[in-house]
Amino acid sequence: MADKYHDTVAASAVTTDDSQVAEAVAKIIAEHKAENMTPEVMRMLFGCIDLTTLKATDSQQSVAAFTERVNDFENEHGDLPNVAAICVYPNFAQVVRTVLEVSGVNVACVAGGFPSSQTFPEVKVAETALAVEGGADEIDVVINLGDFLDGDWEQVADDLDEIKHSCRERSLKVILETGALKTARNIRDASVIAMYSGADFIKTSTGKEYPGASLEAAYVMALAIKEYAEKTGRMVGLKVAGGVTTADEAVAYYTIVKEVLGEKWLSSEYFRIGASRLANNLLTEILGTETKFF
Ligand SMILES: O=C[C@H](O)COP(=O)(O)O
Repeated sequence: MADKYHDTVAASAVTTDDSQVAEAVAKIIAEHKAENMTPEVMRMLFGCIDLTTLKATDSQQSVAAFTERVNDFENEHGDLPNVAAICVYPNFAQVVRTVLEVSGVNVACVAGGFPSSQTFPEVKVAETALAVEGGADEIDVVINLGDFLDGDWEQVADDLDEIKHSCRERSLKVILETGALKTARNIRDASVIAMYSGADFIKTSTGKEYPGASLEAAYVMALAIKEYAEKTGRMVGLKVAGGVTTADEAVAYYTIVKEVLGEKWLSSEYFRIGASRLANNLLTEILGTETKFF
């Protein structure tokens, strides 16, 4: 299909060979992960967490209590960085915004028909706008996977373009749902489309129906981000999410980002881990004692 997105994707030199990707990831992890298993790296990773609650049972009260823990964290662990953001469903933007007392922690909301993107474009735009109005600093949306897999990339891009517009100046994180895309080719192609459609971050997964983040997906996305930065001069961030639970896993993702993208990407401005279970495990490693703070 000839359109500008197919031409742009065709110009990408990022590998689409799954075995090459697997080999490269295994090599990076074998050679570099051990050196990153340090308290300093884990502190930095804690500050890159999008502390997430995306449950059907979330309520005004539970989300307020969740946010209070982030306020408390500052008082009880002032020597550690706080999490980067609190990530909630869009109807809770205002609760988090109202309860949140600490500076430097953003309000992130999933929107755009999360986690399937299967709704009307008007609904996606309206949901995004309402989350922004409620106080969201960051919006996480999924690409329309059906359109993507059909090859209708213009439609995928148009959708994102409209959502980006309704984000206004807020940060847009575009979720590729790499567990559904499966191949390096699909992940590379979706990364390129998302970035050329204005994504500020590309994110692996929703943490819902499909397999979550993988090192291989993160590697391909990091390569695409690097190529895009070289071509356009714009740094897009990487967010890994979905099933990232242990300190060991978090350090493995850090290692991929460090080796592919370098130090410039190693801060919460360009690297996030979206996780509902990681924070306590990282704290346990950092503090050297079993910790259940959140
Ligand atoms: O966007 C964040 C993910 O939904 C979190 O997934 P998780 O609950 O597996 O950590």
